[in-house]
Amino acid sequence: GKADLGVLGLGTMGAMLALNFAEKGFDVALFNRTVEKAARLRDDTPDLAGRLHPQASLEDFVAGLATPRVIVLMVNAGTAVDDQIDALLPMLARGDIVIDAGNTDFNDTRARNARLEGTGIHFVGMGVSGGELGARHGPSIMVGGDEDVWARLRPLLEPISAKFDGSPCVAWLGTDGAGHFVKTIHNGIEYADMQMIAEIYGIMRDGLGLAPARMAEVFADWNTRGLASYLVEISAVVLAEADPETGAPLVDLIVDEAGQKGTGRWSAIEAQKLGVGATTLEAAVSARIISSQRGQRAEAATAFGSLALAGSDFSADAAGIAELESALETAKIIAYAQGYAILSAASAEFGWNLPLGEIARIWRAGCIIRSGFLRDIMTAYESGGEEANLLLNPAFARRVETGQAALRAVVAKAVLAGIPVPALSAALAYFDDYRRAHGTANLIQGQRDLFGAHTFKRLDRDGVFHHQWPAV
Ligand SMILES: O=C(O)[C@H](O)[C@@H](O)[C@H](O)[C@H](O)COP(=O)(O)O
Repeated sequence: GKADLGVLGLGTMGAMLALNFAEKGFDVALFNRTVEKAARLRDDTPDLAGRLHPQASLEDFVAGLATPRVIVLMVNAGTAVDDQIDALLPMLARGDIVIDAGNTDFNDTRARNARLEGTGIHFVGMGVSGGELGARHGPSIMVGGDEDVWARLRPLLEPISAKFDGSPCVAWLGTDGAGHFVKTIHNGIEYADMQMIAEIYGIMRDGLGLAPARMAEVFADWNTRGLASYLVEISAVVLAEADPETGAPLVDLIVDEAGQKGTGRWSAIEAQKLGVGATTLEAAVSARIISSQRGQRAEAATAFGSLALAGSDFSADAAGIAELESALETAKIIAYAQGYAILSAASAEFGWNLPLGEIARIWRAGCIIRSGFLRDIMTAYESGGEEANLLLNPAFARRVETGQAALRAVVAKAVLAGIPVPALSAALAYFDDYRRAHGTANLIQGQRDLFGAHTFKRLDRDGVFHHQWPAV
């Protein structure tokens, strides 16, 4: 018989998704540039082999699919996707669906959607989150494209997706690039969350001199309250892990240079294009960039010495650790508020009408930022919260109001001790800037008008003004 769907591209994520589909009872055609990889995947999973159908050519792959066809592309973002679309198109028919399930720039997805407009072939941009294990056992899935294909995809995607309270963490989020955009912002928030956790780790290591095992205990304990999340959970696991050879804490042997594949950077760029201040996401991207300049950092450490070891006002007693917990939780609320502000702005800009509560729901399980905290965001939107920013939502406003003192104290102590906290301080500065009714941009307007006649508005009368400033 013909396969229910095809998976093209059997790297880690593609292979795991294919096994997930097969495990849920679907017959899956497999194709990969290195053809043998498809057969190997079947041979390596005897219990699912009956549902895995490796194909030796793209023609066989397409011919082996039930029509109308559903093809999941899991190839590297960029030209590889266009190459596959070009190769497939001549073999496809009206009604067929091509899904790009990679970490793709939504601008490319919109362009591909436009390109296939009118061909009768549906192009879907699908964000898949959860890493290797998520893809294998249940990722969070963010679908964008023609709404009418959602009805056909749902019976395929719901069974493979993560489940929260029994409900599948997959949803159609909007037309064209909506799915990939939401995934990009998921990753931007992921970056900010990871960076803030790393900054707290830096305070505990350099400010308090705590050992990784002790820090693991702290994170494990925090994972039982408001900070309960996959990222806090795995931070405890990473910190507790010993190097099998030396027995030393593995984390202390890992080179402190963070990689990045682009989604974080895209999220910051899109935020700026949309006119949304996403300072914690930006800080996280820049911190990765600076971390990758290890050689220069070593030079600068020699040139400037490092203050951190000069002692700090942090304390490792219960109150001190609780202060760090509250600071991280408060900064996290601010970072997620920024992420959601980007989603709101994009929803308006691209006419997607993004279901913001639903997004929090499908992020509750399967994805990298899954956390108890998302329940509160879901509630905020599902109880009709129309606020322009989550910080204006009464429930979150109260939490930030309560926690800001701890965040302020932690940032202040870190700054005085010379311990870098770019994302935590960005969160605090954003909060103070966002809640300041009368800011300082009036001076900037004066400067701009003086050097460029850019004009300004006045508080006391309507219109725009250009002032004759004294010659400088
Ligand atoms: O949601 C996910 O499953 C992850 O975010 C996944 O997409 C991937 O691990 C990141 O893209 C890594 O990104 P960096 O290499 O940029 O950290």
